[in-house]
Amino acid sequence: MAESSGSNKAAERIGYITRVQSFSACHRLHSLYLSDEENKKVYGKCNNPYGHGHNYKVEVTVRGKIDPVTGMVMNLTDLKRCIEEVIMIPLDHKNLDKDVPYFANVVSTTENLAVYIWDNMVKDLPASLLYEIRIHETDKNIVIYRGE
Ligand SMILES: Nc1nc2c(c(=O)[nH]1)N=C([C@H](O)[C@H](O)COP(=O)(O)OP(=O)(O)OP(=O)(O)O)CN2
Ligand SMILES: [Zn+2]
Repeated sequence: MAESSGSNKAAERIGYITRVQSFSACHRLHSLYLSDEENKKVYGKCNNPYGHGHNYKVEVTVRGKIDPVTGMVMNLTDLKRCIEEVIMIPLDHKNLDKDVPYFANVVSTTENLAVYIWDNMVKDLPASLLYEIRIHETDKNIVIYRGE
């Protein structure tokens, strides 16, 4: 097998790994900063006071050096644990607006859900590894957040 050429110090290789996790939750798009009329106008059917549900699919991507000893950017088993803590336990089978304090006064759009997941995941992962949160709210609606 051909040996890779180069100095005896192996070049640093950067990898991206992604774990996918689905969860179900309901919500209502309603802003506290708009009147009821304005909410109906802005959010339409999604402002229905009884809410609606989604089977969200989240893709969590981390970026980092491929460890020359373990061959891993990070252990996907550790990422799985982090996803369980940050996504499944607080969000799965919940009403985002009523069960998740963060959304008491933040509209539960998919953009804000991605920010919520990012802010909580970045605290739980090794520094600067988190690269992207990608959320499929429906088959047609996808939101990407990279911490900007
Ligand atoms: N910028 C955003 N716009 C909308 C969001 C959002 O999170 N960010 N969310 C919604 C609603 O939650 C809604 O449930 C999703 O829209 P919906 O019309 O139900 O889903 P589709 O677009 O996939 O439906 P189709 O009718 O099949 O196109 C709305 N807007
Ligand atoms: Zn919705």
